[in-house]
Amino acid sequence: MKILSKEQIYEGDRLTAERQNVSSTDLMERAGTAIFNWMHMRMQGAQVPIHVFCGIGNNGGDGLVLARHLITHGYNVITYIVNCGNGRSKDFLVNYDRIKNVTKDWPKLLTCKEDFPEIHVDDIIVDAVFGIGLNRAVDPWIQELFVHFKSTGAFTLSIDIPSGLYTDKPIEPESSAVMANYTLSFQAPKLIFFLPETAEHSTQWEVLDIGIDRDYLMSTETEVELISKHEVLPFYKRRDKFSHKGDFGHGLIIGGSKGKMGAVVLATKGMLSAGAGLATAYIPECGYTVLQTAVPEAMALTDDGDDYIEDLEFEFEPTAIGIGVGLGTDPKTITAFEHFLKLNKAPLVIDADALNILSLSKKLLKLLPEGSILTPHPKELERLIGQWDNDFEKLDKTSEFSSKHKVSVVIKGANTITVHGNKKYVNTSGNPGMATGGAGDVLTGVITGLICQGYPPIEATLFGVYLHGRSADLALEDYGYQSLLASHIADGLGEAFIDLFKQPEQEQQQEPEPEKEAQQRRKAKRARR
Ligand SMILES: NC(=O)C1=CN([C@@H]2O[C@H](COP(=O)(O)OP(=O)(O)OC[C@H]3O[C@@H](n4cnc5c(N)ncnc54)[C@H](O)[C@@H]3O)[C@@H](O)[C@H]2O)[C@@H](O)CC1
Ligand SMILES: Nc1ncnc2c1ncn2[C@@H]1O[C@H](COP(=O)(O)OP(=O)(O)O)[C@@H](O)[C@H]1O
Ligand SMILES: [K+]
Repeated sequence: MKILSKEQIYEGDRLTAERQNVSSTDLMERAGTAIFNWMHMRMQGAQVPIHVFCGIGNNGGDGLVLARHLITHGYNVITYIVNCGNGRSKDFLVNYDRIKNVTKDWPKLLTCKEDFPEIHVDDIIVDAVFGIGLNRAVDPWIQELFVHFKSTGAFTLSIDIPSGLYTDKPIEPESSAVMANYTLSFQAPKLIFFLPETAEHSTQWEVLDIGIDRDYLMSTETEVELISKHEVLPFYKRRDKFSHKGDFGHGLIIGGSKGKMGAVVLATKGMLSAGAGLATAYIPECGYTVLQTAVPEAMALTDDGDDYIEDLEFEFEPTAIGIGVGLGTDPKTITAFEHFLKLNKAPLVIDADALNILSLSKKLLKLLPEGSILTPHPKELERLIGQWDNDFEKLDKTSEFSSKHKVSVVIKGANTITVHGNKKYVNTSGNPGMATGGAGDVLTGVITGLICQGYPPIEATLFGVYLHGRSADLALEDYGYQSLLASHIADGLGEAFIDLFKQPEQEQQQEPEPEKEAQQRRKAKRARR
């Protein structure tokens, strides 16, 4: 699913009005009505007080449309205008007039803290103060209003985005934005729903279709895309009845040092579970028995070094190589790694200590084959690209790094983001159960295993990140967040593949709720027994 920039959203609104021969007021009517329908379906006329806070732009206009429909359907509505300036938008004014036709209780004007209404914890707050048009710091008294929302404990529904957040830059230090319980976003989710610094403002969200021109949505290239089953399914390569292991590549995992051999075991399992035809692990001597015992399906090649890799020489041509897991950063290993990079021709997935070595010796970046995949967690990323002040700067710097070195960078974490030049792909699968040692090692193996089978590296990466997270989501059913282990993710990869072909995803995207989903699956499982 495409994540449009603010400018693209405005252009979509404009083109839709033009191509469908409707006015911007009609579009606002659609937007407000979509929100109303969403609420009406859930509330069924319940007389809970609904406080609708409207700004003076089009987001506020949406709020006024909603309030009008709520009033005409008999809901208990109190409407407020947060008087934040003089620039009332044309469609706001149209709807300001329209609401006066349906109620004698005109919207209350709020101009300062003393005007804040009392709100009971069981009431509902609708936040239609600012949408994507926020373009300067919010006045302190309005920030206090946002704090007031939160302090009431009432359910807060934000329209389009939680007010006070920008779509493309961080908010001013120390300033407040609305903490929404739920956000109803028009046409496409916003990038800020997925970034660590802003995601908590909109943990639950849903996209509402307001009929933006299909052709425009289809043909517009966006910098950011959301990756879920729908996007990765077309990547899937079917297996031919007469295929043999030679068709699916021979992958190599290079890594391990004394005390860190498990990382290679996990990556090798991940690689095999992703479908590599053959797997070899290149490890220091001390890992031989470990590897052969833990992964009997894999072959083992040992280095001359006993406790860590010192030479890094082998005599076959792997289809793809995953390098770095448990590798260590001994000077001899670093020299061996440099030597390896000079000779290597295979596509690379680079993780953990291989990333740390690249950070220590940046000149080695020149030796990476074009299209290499780097899979840092945030700390490893910082070592590579330096510090950043906020999530947007982090993404910009990573894009720059990716373009400069012609590599793709997988920023791991909740909502892993793969940066490929200027493109950013936000993954939707995965859960906090994955915050466990070794989960990243499995991912290295999975991506390497997919490249082995002929997936172009960027597809292998998006597909691999999705499957890895999905496997962990499905494994929650049996392990919950706390007991989920990295090896469960490797073991569950098959279920993630099978799941690709299960029930189609819902049209309207929402952040997955793995725990809830796991509960439903448990219920279904019990029923089958
Ligand atoms: N065709 C349309 O115009 C549609 C617009 N939609 C709504 O329109 C929103 C965008 O509307 P707008 O562009 O009018 O902007 P917003 O309503 O998001 O808010 C910004 C308004 O407040 C002013 N403003 C910005 N920062 C401020 C600040 N810090 N303090 C005080 N005032 C500030 C701006 O000048 C503008 O008038 C979307 O988020 C969505 O909710 C929807 O109705 C869909 C259709
Ligand atoms: N809270 C979370 N939600 C979703 N995925 C997570 C979360 N925490 C970690 N992960 C995923 O788990 C993996 C952890 O990788 P990494 O930090 O390299 O761990 P390790 O080095 O122990 O293998 C990554 O794929 C990351 O995206
Ligand atoms: K809002």
